[in-house]
Amino acid sequence: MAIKFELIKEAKDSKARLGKLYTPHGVIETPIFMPVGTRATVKAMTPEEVKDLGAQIILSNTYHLYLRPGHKLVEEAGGLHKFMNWDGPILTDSGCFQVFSLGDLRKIKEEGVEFRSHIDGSKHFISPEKSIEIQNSLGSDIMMCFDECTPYPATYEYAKHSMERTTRWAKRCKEYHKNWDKQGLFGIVQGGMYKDLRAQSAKELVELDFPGYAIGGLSVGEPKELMCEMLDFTTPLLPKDKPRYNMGVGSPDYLFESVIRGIDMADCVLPTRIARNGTAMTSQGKVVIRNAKYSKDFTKLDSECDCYTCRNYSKAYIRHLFNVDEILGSRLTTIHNLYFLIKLMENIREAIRQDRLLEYRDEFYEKYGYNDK
Ligand SMILES: CNc1nc2cc3nc[nH]c(=O)c3cc2[nH]1
Ligand SMILES: [Zn+2]
Repeated sequence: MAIKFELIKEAKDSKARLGKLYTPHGVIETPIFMPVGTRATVKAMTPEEVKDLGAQIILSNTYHLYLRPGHKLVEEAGGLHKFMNWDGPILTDSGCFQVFSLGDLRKIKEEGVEFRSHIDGSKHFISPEKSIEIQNSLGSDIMMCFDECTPYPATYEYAKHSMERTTRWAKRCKEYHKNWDKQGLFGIVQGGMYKDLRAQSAKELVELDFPGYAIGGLSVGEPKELMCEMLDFTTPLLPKDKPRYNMGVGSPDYLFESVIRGIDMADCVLPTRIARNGTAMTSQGKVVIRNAKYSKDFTKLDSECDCYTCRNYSKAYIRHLFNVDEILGSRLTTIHNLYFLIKLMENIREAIRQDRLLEYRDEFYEKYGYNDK
C-alpha cells in the first residue's frame, strides 16, 4: 500500500489523535499543517527553507500546474519533486476547487467540468480520469479525487445532486487510478451543510476503501460553528485507522477546533498570503507589521519565537522593508508565519501526548486574544 496510516494515540479529553502517515517520500507525524505551494513553490521560500522550518509535506494544485507549465512538461522534468527540488511528500488537490473559484464560464456535466482558463480564457475540459492522469504526471504522493466543492449556501437538492455526482466521480477516479497504486488517492466527503447528505457521502466513499478521506465543502464562507458542527458529525463516520483531512484550514483557532474534532491534516494559504500583505501570526495575536506604529519598535517580531526572523530582525526593520516594498519583508514574515503554525502543530501533538489539548487550547486562545470580545 503506497499510503499507510498508523493510529498511535486517541486523546482522552477530545476526539484528537496522534498518528503517523507513511508515504513514498517519507513519514509524516499527525496532526499536521501542510504549507501550500500552489504553482510548485511555497511562495518566497526555497525548499531548503521550508524543510528547515520543519514542514513535513507540502501541497500543490493540479489546476494551476495543468495550465502552467503543463503536467506533461513537469513529467518530462522528472515529476514535481525533481522539478521543484522538494524530496518530501507532496499532496495535490484535484483541481476542482480552483476550477470553481478561479476558472470562468464553467459548465459541470456528468462527464466532467468544462471551463475557461483564468489566465487566457482558453477552453478546457477536466474529467475525473483527466485529473488522475494529471496528478500521476505530477507524481504526487497523495492525490485527491475529482470532486465538486459544493458552494455555501446550497439548497438541499443542489447539495444532494452535487454530492451524488462527486461519489460517482470518486468511483471513476478509483477505477482509473488502479493503474498507479504507488500514489495514494484520498476520497473527499461532500454533502453541503446537511448531515444526512454528509452521512451518505461518507458511507459511499468508505465503501470504496480509500487510504484517507478529506472533508470537503468546508471553509467556503460558512460560520465557524457550522464547520465545527459538520466536523463533529462527519469525522466519527470515517474509519479510525485512516487519516482525515480538513481542506483549506490554516488559522490557529480553525486548526485547534479541527484537531479536537478528529482531524489529522490541514492545509491553507493563509500564513503565506497574509505574510506577503505584512501581517504576522504571533504568540500575542496578529501583528500588522507594515503598520507605522512599529517604525521605532526595535523588539523582535514575537517575543516567544526562535525562528530565523525573530532571532535576527526587529519589528522596525521588517516594517521598513514593507514600507519601501522590499521583497525581503515578505520572505522574513513568511518564514515566521510558517514556523509559527508548524510549531503550533508540534505543541498540539505534545499536548495530545500529555492529554491536555483542551487546556493548551484555552491557554493559547487567551494569549492570542481569541477570547477578547
Ligand atoms: C480555503 N478553503 C477551502 N479550500 C478547499 C479546497 C477543496 N478542494 C477540493 N474539494 C473541496 O471541497 C475543497 C474545499 C476547500 N475549502
Ligand atoms: Zn518568529
